[in-house]
Order: sequence, then C-alpha cells, then structure tokens
Amino acid sequence: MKVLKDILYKTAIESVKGSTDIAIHKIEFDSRKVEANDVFVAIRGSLSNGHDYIEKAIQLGAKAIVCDTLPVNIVNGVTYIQVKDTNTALAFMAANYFGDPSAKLKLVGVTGTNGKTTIASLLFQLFQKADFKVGLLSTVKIVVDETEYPATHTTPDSLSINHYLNEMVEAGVTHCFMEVSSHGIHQKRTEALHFTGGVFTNLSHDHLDYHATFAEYRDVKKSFFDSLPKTAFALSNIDDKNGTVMLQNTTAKKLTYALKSYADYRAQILESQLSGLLLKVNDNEVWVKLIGTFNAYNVLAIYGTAVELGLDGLETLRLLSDLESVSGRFQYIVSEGGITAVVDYAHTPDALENVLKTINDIRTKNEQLITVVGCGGNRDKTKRPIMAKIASDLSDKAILTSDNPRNEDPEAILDEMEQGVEPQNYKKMLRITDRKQAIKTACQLAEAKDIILIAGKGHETYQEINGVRHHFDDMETVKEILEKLNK
Ligand SMILES: CC(=O)N[C@H]1[C@@H](OP(=O)(O)OP(=O)(O)OC[C@H]2O[C@@H](n3ccc(=O)[nH]c3=O)[C@H](O)[C@@H]2O)O[C@H](CO)[C@@H](O)[C@@H]1O[C@H](C)C(=O)N[C@@H](C)C(=O)N[C@H](CCC(=O)O)C(=O)O
Ligand SMILES: Nc1ncnc2c1ncn2[C@@H]1O[C@H](COP(=O)(O)OP(=O)(O)OP(=O)(O)O)[C@@H](O)[C@H]1O
Ligand SMILES: N[C@H](CCC[C@H](N)C(=O)O)C(=O)O
Ligand SMILES: [Mg+2]
Repeated sequence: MKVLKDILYKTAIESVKGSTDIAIHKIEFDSRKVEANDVFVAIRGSLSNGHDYIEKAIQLGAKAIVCDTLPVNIVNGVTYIQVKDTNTALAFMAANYFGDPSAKLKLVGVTGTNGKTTIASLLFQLFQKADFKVGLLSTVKIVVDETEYPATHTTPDSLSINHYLNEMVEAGVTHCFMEVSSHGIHQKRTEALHFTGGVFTNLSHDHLDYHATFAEYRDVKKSFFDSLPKTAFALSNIDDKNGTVMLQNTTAKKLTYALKSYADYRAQILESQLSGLLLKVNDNEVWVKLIGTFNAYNVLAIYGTAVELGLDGLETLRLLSDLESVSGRFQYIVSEGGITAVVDYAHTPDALENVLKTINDIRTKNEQLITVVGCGGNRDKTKRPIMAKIASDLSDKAILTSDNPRNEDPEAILDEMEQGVEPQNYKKMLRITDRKQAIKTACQLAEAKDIILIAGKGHETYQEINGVRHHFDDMETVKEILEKLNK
C-alpha cells in the first residue's frame, strides 16, 4: 500500500475533491483491471476515452480517480484529482509508485525511425560482456539482467516501464538501454524518466498514419532531446538531415557521430562483405559481424554511447567485434545448395532501400536477388506503393505478399502496394497473398548463389489476421522449405 499524496508528487494538479491522504493498492489506466483501493487514471485514447470508464472503475473498487475533466456524478468516498494531462500525470505517478527507479541506474534512450532495436540490443550485449548487470526495453524483448520477458510494444506504457526499471534496480542492474518510439514520446510514456543519455539514429518516412505530417513526427522526436537534463548526453547522427535539428534546443551535452561529416565519433568503411564490416572508428580499426553501411552508423552510436558511459575506447572496440547480430536484423543462412536467405525487419521504405542496396553492393551480377515483402495493415498506408517500388526497382524479382494485415483486407493492401510498381518492372513482380506460398515461390525460383530477402517481419513469430496471431516465423519457414526442396 502507498499513500495517494506520495504517488502524486510532482504531478501538476488543477483541483482535488476528497482526501489525498488515503492508502492506494495500485495504479491502473484500464478500468477492466481495476481492483479494490486502486487509483484509476482516465486516458483519452485513439479508440476510446478512459473518462467514459470512471464509473466502471469505481464499481470495481477504485478509491481515487485522476482525470482532466471532473465527471458529473461525484461519488462519496472517492477522491478526484483533476490534472491538465492525464498521460503526463500517469508517468509521474508510475515513477513515484515504483520509487523513481530510473534515477537509480543509468538509462539511455535510443530514438529514430530505424536502428533503435539494433543499437539498444547491442549495447545490452556489450555491457553484459563488460561484466555489468544490464537491462533492456526493446521491440524484441524486455530483459532484466538474466530474466527475459516478452515485449508488446517498442516503448511500453509508463507503468510497465517503471515496473521493469524497478525490477532492474532490485536485481542490481546498473545500466538500462531502451527504445524510445515516437508513439511513446507522444503518449508521454517516457515522461518523468531520468535519462543519462539520448541517441538519435535517423529520420525517414514512417507512422504518417499516426502523426499528421513529417514535421510533426520530427518535432515529437526532437521533444525527447529537448527534455533531456543538462547532466545527460545527446548523441546524434549528423549525416542525417535532421541530426542537427535534434540537438538544436537540448541543454544536454551535444555529441555527434557521422561517416560523411566531421563529428565527435567518426568511422570509415574499409571493407564491406556479407560476413561483416572492417571499420576505422576514430583512429582504430575494428572488424564487426554486422552487415551494411547502415550498421556502420549503428556501430558508431554504440561506440559513442559506451565511451560516454565511461568504457575505455579500445576495450569497447574489442567487445564490439565479438557481438552477434540481433534476431531478425539481417539474419541469414546459406542452404546446402548454396542459396542465401536473409530475414530482415525492414518495414519502412528507407530500411528496405538500405538493405537492398547493401545486398546489391555485395553480390556479383550473376546472382539473382529475390525479395519477398509486404506492408502491415492498420498502419501507414502511404509507405505501401513506395516500398513496392523500391523492392521491384532493386531486385531481380519482387514477390509482394502479406505482413500482418490486421483488420484490413490483405488484397486491398496488395492493391495499394502494386500501385507503386513501375510498368517496366511488371514482369519482375509477383503477387502472392499467402506469405508461406510467397516464400515457397521465392525458394522455387532461386538457384545456387542466389539471394532471397524476406523483409518486414524480422524476429516476429506471428502473422496477425483479424485480431488473431497465427504462428509464423520467416526464418523457420524459409529453412523448412529449402530443406524440403533439397536446395
Ligand atoms: C495507437 C496507440 O499507440 N495506442 C496505444 C494507446 O492506446 P489508446 O490510447 O489508443 O487506447 P484506447 O483503446 O483508445 O483506450 C483509451 C483508454 O481507455 C482505457 N479503457 C478502454 C476500454 C475499457 O473498457 N476501459 C478502459 O479503461 C484504455 O485502457 C486506455 O487507457 O495506449 C495503450 C497503452 O499504452 C497502448 O497499448 C496502445 O498501443 C496500441 C496497442 C498499438 O498498437 N500501438 C502501436 C502503434 C505502438 O505504440 N507502436 C510503437 C512503435 C512504433 C515504431 O515502430 O516506432 C511502440 O512503441 O510500440
Ligand atoms: N541505422 C540504420 N539506418 C537505416 N536502416 C537501418 C538502421 N539500422 C537498421 N536498419 C534497418 O531497419 C530495420 C529495423 O531495424 P531496427 O529493428 O533496429 O529498427 P527499430 O528502429 O528498432 O524499428 P521499430 O521502429 O520497428 O522498433 C533493420 O532490419 C534494417 O533493415
Ligand atoms: N513497430 C512497427 C512494426 C512494423 C512491423 C511490420 N511487420 C508490421 O506489422 O507492420 C509498427 O508497429 O509499425
Ligand atoms: Mg525497435
């Protein structure tokens, strides 16, 4: 039990009805989970409005309500706290409830369109190798030292974040690396956290279903850097058009990384192969098992962060060369028959273009590149034709297929993708709605030395159709089919 007024510390309160000197069991923002003596925080969401569930929460035993508008029916014995923004209130309350865990460890947030999971996960691996107890909040999984939990979001809600951070503190974790998504920033999931550092990867087309314009998407990302404290570092990729924008108004220590510009952390690509990259990082050479120019940027972000957190530069490079690629990020196998199958989470136009260019730079002319790709349902529609154009422009064969159609008609998604394919590329394009059939066709078309890229789902182990998640794993599927075909 905690006392309500303690949980409300630092919350900007507009008015109070009732006593704040009451014992609270826990905080909930979903009425369906409310139990006796909870405080219910009403959130205005995209589908429903938590304020409509205040009565329901009280029926289930809520003793206190946090809202932006007081309900007409005030129930005796219930405390009402009126605040301007309930998302922000929830974030501060969550931090207070769990004892402000982010202040008790070093927390680094990684934001940008692509590369967040890669950078956060590899920093996690690197600090573990350097013998620290580490935590990770990522799209793929949540890790508290040795214990893994499944992830539901890239950036969980503020209650979950603080819950896991508290578990980390209790387990003796000293460093936590987390992904900070634009949805997360916009919904104040990361408000009230004490960051030691923030990293910016890049900004390109995504989530224009959620953010009205690209400028708004950029400004949401920027607000994360604006909110960093003076004691933190802000490390930004200044080869990206928006890299300097992110640092414009931050009071944090400004640091930069780049391949093409002068920066605090610089790298040069000496060799680029399917087995990895040979880089010159500042003045030292390092071989890493990560593939493609975009990963040279990721390496720099990791190196810069590690050094800012106090690790020795040379030791960091030694540890970097040991790191394995992250699940579903340019993960590849070479079949018995010599076909290379790459599974990659490229689900944005920029990521897809980068991965295809990387493969095209590495392969020789007589090897075919066959790409299997889809676009998610209930997500940014404007990226669909662009991704199909990129896939058909940069591959010998592009098979358009489904990727989590969610509540949309898979055929309608494919119709929108197809719109982007240029007439001269029609003959290169196939449309196969069923993802397994699409992968099978790619395998049937492939011959020794050819490369199959299966993009968009990476580590995901499901295909979401009409709200139901069916088991589906790109890597498992392609391996099974290649074996069956004896290829
Ligand atoms: C669009 C979006 O981001 N939605 C997130 C948001 O939900 P919402 O505000 O839309 O919720 P809502 O259904 O409208 O309900 C509003 C409020 O009423 C409450 N409610 C609702 C019904 C009821 O009976 N009782 C009740 O109290 C809900 O608990 C909620 O507090 O807040 C919820 C709690 O934090 C999130 O789980 C939910 O994520 C949904 C599931 C989602 O799919 N989000 C994706 C788009 C997302 O966040 N993605 C980013 C990654 C993007 C990237 O690649 O960069 C991420 O960080 O994961
Ligand atoms: N620095 C980078 N620049 C551009 N593309 C990248 C970069 N790093 C990774 N990618 C590409 O983007 C894909 C997604 O990478 P990653 O999962 O690290 O990004 P993310 O930012 O975590 O994505 P999400 O928003 O879904 O959480 C990779 O599979 C790869 O194709
Ligand atoms: N974090 C991204 C993941 C997209 C992955 C892709 N497989 C899809 O389902 O669209 C999103 O929520 O937009
Ligand atoms: Mg991610």
